[in-house]
This record gives sequence, C-alpha cells and structure tokens, in this order.
Amino acid sequence: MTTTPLDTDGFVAALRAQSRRYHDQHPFHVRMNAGQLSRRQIQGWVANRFYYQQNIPRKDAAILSNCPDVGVRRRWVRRILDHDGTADREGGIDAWLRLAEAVELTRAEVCDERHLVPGVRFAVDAYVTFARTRPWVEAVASSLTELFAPDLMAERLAAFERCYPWIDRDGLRYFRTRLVRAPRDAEHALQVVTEHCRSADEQERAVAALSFKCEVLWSILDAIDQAFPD
Ligand SMILES: O=C(O)c1cc(C(=O)O)c2c(n1)C(=O)C(=O)c1cc(C(=O)O)[nH]c1-2
Repeated sequence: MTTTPLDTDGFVAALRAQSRRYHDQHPFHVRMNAGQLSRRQIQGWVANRFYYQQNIPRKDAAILSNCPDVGVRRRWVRRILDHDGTADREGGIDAWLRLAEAVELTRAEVCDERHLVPGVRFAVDAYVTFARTRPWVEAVASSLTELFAPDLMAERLAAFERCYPWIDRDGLRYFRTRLVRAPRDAEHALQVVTEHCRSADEQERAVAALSFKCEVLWSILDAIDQAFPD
C-alpha cells in the first residue's frame, strides 16, 4: 500500500512541527537567555560552537558536490562565501572569532581546539558526514533548523546586551548578520525541499533529516552543558 503524499502546506507544517525539538528549548539556552550563565560557561559555549561554525562551509561544500542542479548550486555556493568571507568582505567564521574576543577568549585558544569537548566534535562531524553520505535533498532538509533560528538569535542578542554587560557589543555582529541571512537561506532551502520531495517517502525522509539535525544541535548543547557545569 502506498501512502498519499501531503500537499505543500501539510508538508511545510510537518517540517515546521520539528521546531518543538529545536535547541532553543535546551536548558543551557534557556539559562543563557535568562542571564544565568557564568563567564566560563559563555566562553565554553563560544569556543565549542566555533567548531560548528568552522564546519558549516564543509557541510555546504558536501551538498554542492552531491547536487546535480546548477541553479541550486549557484545559489547554495553563497552560503560558503557567507561563512568563509571574500577578499573584501568578512565572513561568519571571522565574525565568530570577534565574538570569541568579545567574551575574552584569544583567537589562538579557540583555533587550537583546546576547549573543544568530544561530544561537540562527534555531533558536528555527524552533521558533515550526513551531508556527505545522504542524498543531497535530505542534506538540504537538515539545514531547515534555520527556519527556527531567527527568534532564538533575536532573543539571544537582547539577552547578551541586557544580562552580560562584560561582553563587548561589537562582538555580537555575527548574530545581527544571521538575523538577516538565516531567514533568506531557510526560505531557499524550503523551496528546494518542497519542489523535490513529492512522494510520501521523500517527504518522510526530509522530516527525518530535520529531526536528525535537531538532535545534532541538542547533543552539542548537552556536551557543552556537561563540560561547563558552572
Ligand atoms: O546559534 C544558533 O542557534 C544557530 C543555529 C543554527 C541552526 O539552527 O542550524 C545555525 C546557526 N546558528 C548558524 O550560525 C549557522 O551559520 C548555521 C548554518 C546552519 C546550517 O545548517 O546550514 N545552521 C546554522
């Protein structure tokens, strides 16, 4: 028996329903946005999240390498430049290093991975491996957590400004930039996924990919939470 596919609205609703598993609800983020984290915990989060930021372009390059559609590739390649930067435009990786300096870490101690905990490495590597080994549309679907990111980014920006006065405001530029880029990128990814996932099976696999990504993000925070308890 074949299952009937959802119409586009139903499919988008099924994808959006994964927001209940998004890492905005993780206890570490809840405490972050309530101003309850110590300097050491904020520093631990920034240093560990750098590994995620660094690997996003490699994940996107894996999607490009698996994608036969020139139009999608032409649009997707912008994500790599957004993170890596160009000769005349700073990228997200450098912006994250400015955030690191704003929370009083040195670039060297972030780049040499001395604060990186095993669980974060495992989770991030799993995301890159997923993009390398799964069909490219599933990898695109896994990026759709960015549908849920802007609200969290806005809350985080406000919380950092209100609750952590010791953090240099200039270092928060990364989040301001993502507030614009995340919705733009998510909209494109959603368009690709709704166009390519027509059968019930394809739709289910897209939802499963997004669920997997929610688990990646959740695992990253579990590992950080455990390594920096106070
Ligand atoms: O700080 C966050 O909560 C957060 C979440 C996400 C996300 O939801 O995947 C990304 C980012 N930040 C981010 O900065 C980023 O560049 C990014 C790229 C991607 C992706 O899957 O391609 N997600 C995210």
